Amino acid sequence: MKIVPTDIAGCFLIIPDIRRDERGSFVKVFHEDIFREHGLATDYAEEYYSASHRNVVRGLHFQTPPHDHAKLVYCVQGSVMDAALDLRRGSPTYGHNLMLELSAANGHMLYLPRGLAHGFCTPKEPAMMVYKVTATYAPDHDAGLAWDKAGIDWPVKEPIMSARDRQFGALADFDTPFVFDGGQP
Ligand SMILES: Cc1cn([C@H]2C[C@H](O)[C@@H](COP(=O)(O)OP(=O)(O)O[C@H]3O[C@@H](C)C(=O)[C@@H](O)[C@H]3O)O2)c(=O)[nH]c1=O
Repeated sequence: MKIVPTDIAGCFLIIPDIRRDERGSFVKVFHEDIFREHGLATDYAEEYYSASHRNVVRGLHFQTPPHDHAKLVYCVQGSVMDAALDLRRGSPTYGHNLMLELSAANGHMLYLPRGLAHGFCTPKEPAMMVYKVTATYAPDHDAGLAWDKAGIDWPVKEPIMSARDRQFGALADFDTPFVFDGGQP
């Protein structure tokens, strides 16, 4: 697998080797030694997946300290446009976002360190997304920001969303609890 830095410190695009044969394909999504070599977290506490219809937005989500976590995300069916937003006070890219396509076809994965918000949309087709996170779900620390008030150029306009995601506030009004630590996992 290739671990490619993004414009946001500590956030990496991971491009796995896709081994194809007459039966289909084989993809390795986690390798402890390679992750450790690149300074990525290896201590995942939970793993889950979601299935989304076309024209859905989920996010922007994060857990606040002390339950903040690093997150590895990838798409195993369909495709998404995936977004990460830097919320770390003192980060050279605070408030910046990136968006990239994660799909079952390209196998690309995104690694988000603690202090980034995450979301995605499904402009083209339904999708299944898989997550590994380094801290367990803490409902009282499960937080978010408004998908459309964070400067992200989404390729959907009137998406299907949860009621919870619709009531989150704007990035401009957010008093962040995250502090930039140089991009450690
Ligand atoms: C995230 C989460 C949710 N839940 C529950 C709460 C709720 O009843 C149901 C669906 O939760 P949500 O609406 O938050 O699901 P969803 O909007 O898909 O949440 C996910 O969004 C993307 C963008 C992420 O980055 C993920 O980490 C996660 O926050 O599942 C858990 O039990 N454990 C969990 O870890």
